[in-house]
Amino acid sequence: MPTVSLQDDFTHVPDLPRDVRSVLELAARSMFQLFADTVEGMMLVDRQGKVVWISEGYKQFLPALGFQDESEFVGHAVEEVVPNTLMREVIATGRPILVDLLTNKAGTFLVSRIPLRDDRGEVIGALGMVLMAHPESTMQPLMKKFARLQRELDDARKQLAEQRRPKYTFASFIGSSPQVMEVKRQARRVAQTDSTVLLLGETGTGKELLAHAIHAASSRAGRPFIGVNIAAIPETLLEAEFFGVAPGAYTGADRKGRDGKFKLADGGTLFLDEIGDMPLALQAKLLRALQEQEIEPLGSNQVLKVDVRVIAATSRDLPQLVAEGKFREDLYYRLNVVPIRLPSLRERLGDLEALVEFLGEDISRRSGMPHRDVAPDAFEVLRAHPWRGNIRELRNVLEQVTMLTDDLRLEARHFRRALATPESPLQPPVELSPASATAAEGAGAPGASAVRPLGEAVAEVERQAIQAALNATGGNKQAAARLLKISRATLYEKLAQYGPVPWPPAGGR
Ligand SMILES: Nc1ncnc2c1ncn2[C@@H]1O[C@H](COP(=O)(O)OP(=O)(O)OP(=O)(O)O)[C@@H](O)[C@H]1O
Repeated sequence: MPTVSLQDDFTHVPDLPRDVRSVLELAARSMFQLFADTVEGMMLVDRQGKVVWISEGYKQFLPALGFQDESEFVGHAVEEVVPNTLMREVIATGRPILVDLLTNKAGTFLVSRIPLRDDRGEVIGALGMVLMAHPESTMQPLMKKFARLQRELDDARKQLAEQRRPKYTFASFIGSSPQVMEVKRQARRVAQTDSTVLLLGETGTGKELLAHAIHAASSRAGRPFIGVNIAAIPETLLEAEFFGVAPGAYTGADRKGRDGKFKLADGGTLFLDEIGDMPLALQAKLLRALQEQEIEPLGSNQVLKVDVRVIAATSRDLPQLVAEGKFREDLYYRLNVVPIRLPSLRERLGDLEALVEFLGEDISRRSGMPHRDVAPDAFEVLRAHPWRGNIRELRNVLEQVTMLTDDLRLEARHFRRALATPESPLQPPVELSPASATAAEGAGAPGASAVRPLGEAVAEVERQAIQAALNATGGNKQAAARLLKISRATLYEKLAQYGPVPWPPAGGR
């Protein structure tokens, strides 16, 4: 096989002309030939818009256009013989129409129109090509696919906009007690500003709902509302989640880079839930982002300007965390510009009826089950309950009671069952008098079957307490651990030890 040395060039190839002009002419001729051979038909039109030539292939369209012979077609004004053509526009503007659909009495055609110029660049005519006849049938699978993808894109865009639209307004925050009216007044006022807001209150008091409402009432309502639950994200991922990742900083899924929540919330509101769980190491970066409105994506040395209003929330005692050195004091002051404390349900029992009415309606609408009335004696039971999980717990209890009975009127007895906790047990506690304890020792003694090994009994009580805490917090383990006054790690240990405690509870307790 002959080898080509590096010294070889191709100038000696006999067939290729050596001057550029001739090469270009050759290229133009070859391309013309290629088009003439591959397209369905071609026509040339002069500067006046008169057809001067048609290719052999084009002749196939003449009968459909109403002509028997080429002579009836060539020599005539193009729009007289080809209805709806845009050839004259191409001549007038000098701009090509590279791909277009032309429809007339002969059918639909995929066409291309190119202006022809002389040596001085003047338009002297146009070349028209029929690339494909009846593309509606040939290209249908492609068009269908395109239409489907377009529809999917539109749906995804709508869904995203829906997710980012504020879900709640102040009207969704149910309650007219003086405490709630004061919270709404403060929130409405702060909505008009760009200040950082700190929402304080027990779990389930409506902090997230209020954050949505503040956003919806602010000038940022048309921009995204982005929420981050800090406690729910592993510490190692938080920085990337907040500030994003620069392209090429990592391999794998993050190779192309990723926007962080600050960037996603640009122009809108960023809701930082459980801010008290923010790791110390990240607090300095968050402070900088809040103060400078600048972020630095991971693996990048560029700072990005952002315009974000932050609403933070916590159920923890931030001053206490500051005192313990777990929360930076400067960040606390930066967040605490406008603190709003949400009252617990215990502090606003006057709203109980309105809340029960609203939540009951919502539950029946979502579940498709009939709406239930709540009897006055049931409200007495509800008022006496400690509601450590607040509105979330109230919702869960109502849902559970609704699922467990077909009665259209919910009575005190229905709620007593659902609200039984280790502290207010279903069964009155057995009094451990020395006499009964001794009696129970004998095998077969009355009550002996109720006696269980202490470890087993303690485990059962723990399990119940965990279940109650999960019920109260809507399954939120972080919040449940806090209610139980144990660490999250201990809660996970106990869950592993006792087996998973079902959430949502199947069939009630
Ligand atoms: N005032 C209210 N009116 C109607 N629904 C409410 C009200 N407050 C809370 N809810 C409902 O209670 C549930 C818990 O509310 P939300 O998540 O806003 O509480 P949270 O204080 O942010 O809780 P956590 O601290 O556990 O995150 C939600 O379903 C919410 O819609």
